[in-house]
Formats: sequence, C-alpha cells, structure tokens
Amino acid sequence: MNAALRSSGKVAAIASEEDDEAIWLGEGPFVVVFDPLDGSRNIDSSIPTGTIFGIYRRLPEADHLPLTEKAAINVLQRGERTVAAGYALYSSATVMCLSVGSGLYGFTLDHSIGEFVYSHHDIRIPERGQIYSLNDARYFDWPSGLQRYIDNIRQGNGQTRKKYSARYICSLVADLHRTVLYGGLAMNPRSHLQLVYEANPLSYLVEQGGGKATDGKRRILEINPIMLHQRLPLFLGSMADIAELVSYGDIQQVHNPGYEV
Ligand SMILES: O=P(O)(O)OC[C@H]1O[C@](O)(COP(=O)(O)O)[C@@H](O)[C@@H]1O
Repeated sequence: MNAALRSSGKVAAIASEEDDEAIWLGEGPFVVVFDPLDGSRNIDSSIPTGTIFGIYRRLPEADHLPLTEKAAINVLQRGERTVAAGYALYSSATVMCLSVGSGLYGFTLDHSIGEFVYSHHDIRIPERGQIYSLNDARYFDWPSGLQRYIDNIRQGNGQTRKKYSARYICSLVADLHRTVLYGGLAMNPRSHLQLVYEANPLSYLVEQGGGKATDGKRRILEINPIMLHQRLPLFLGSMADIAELVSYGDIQQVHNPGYEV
C-alpha cells in the first residue's frame, strides 16, 4: 500500500496503523492515513475483515519544517478537515463505501470483470435501528450510564419501546457496515480504537450517511489529535439511537483492565 501511494505522485505524507511514525513521501497535494487490516485477530477463523482510509490536504503551513516533523503534523489533522474517506469490507462480497464530502456511496467487487460496480446509491443510515453492537462480556466493567442504556434497549424500555438485538463480529468495519445499512449502534466504550486511522475516517463516513459519531462526550471530527496512535471510546450509528445513548451521560468505560481476547 505504501508503495502504491508513493508511486501515485499525489501523496505527501502517509500514516499506517502498522507503522510507528508518519512517513514523508514527497510534494503531492494529499495526506493519507489508513488501517490496512482492521479485525486482524479474526483472520485465521475467516471472519470478515476490512481496510479503512482517510484523505486530507497537505498543510502548506508545515512545508518549511524538517521531513519527520511535517509528516507528523500533516497526519494529525482534525477529522473535520477530511476530504475523502472509505472502507473496504472483505466478506461474502467485497464492498467499498466511500465519501468525497457529498454523501456516502457503496461499490461491490464484481469478480467476473475485476472491477467495483456502483451498487449502493446515496446511502442513508436509518434514523433508528434495532441492533446494538459491542463486546458485552465487558458489561461489569462498564459505567452505570452505559449499563442502564443497554439494559433498557434490551428490555424494550428505551425511547422506541422496542426490544433491540445484539450483534458483535469484533471487526469494526463489518460491525459498522451492518449498522450503516440497518441502523442502530456500533460501539466500543473503552479507549481502544484509534482516532487517526479508525475513528476519524469512519466518523466522517457515518456523518456523510446522516448518522452520528461521538466518543461519548465530543463529536469525533472536532477532536484535535495529539498522538499518532491515540485511542479513544467510539460510538457510531443512527442519529436518534446515538443521541439517546449520549443522554445517559456516563457511557465511557474508564476501567480498562486489559483483556486477553
Ligand atoms: O476487544 P474489543 O474491545 O472487543 O475490541 C474489538 C475491536 O478491536 C478491533 O479488532 C481493532 O483492534 P486492533 O486495532 O487492535 O486490531 C476492531 O476491529 C474491533 O471492533
């Protein structure tokens, strides 16, 4: 992926989840951040995985700095400066969802011609869903607001009075893609997902599809990244479902003891 971005001649700086530091490539107009393989812990069991990327413009104000510094500054842009983002999901079909700032669109790989075909026109995330997605083996480590919210939607005591179902693949792209199509919530309440490679591009896509993205307190796209591998809680999904969740206040899992699987 690094070699392809370098040879495009369009990319000034890149940062990959797999690398320790940002890399300066040249004088191109764009900056690309990416997680090449999200959900990698699932790969041996053939569970869906994904790729996530976000694109920014190069910051001309950093041009005078040494290479390592300007690479670092360019990849730490706020999510609201994103000019394009996307994810690819490798599953029963290979699907790529993209935005260039005017809505959310989906393309499906047609193996017979070796091309992506335009399959999902102007995707709108349903205002409400009936599915929640998170690792709920962590229930007893959650704060009380999150516990109460999940208890309520499980029992049909939330705002919609409907009983929600749970789905958790543990591959963020796959859990989000289902949420984009059917509505509901894709969540990780502990400080685990990465702002630069995961939260920002996916939040941009969710907002482009009419949904909402928060860390439980702040709109993701307004957060100033301060470190390349910065982690945070992440709540993505339907506008009304995320608003209801956030109204419980105390939803970020501060107690994060570390988990073996
Ligand atoms: O262990 P948890 O909290 O359920 O986290 C699972 C999440 O971690 C991820 O596997 C990403 O983690 P990595 O960045 O360590 O690969 C997501 O795809 C998934 O949603």
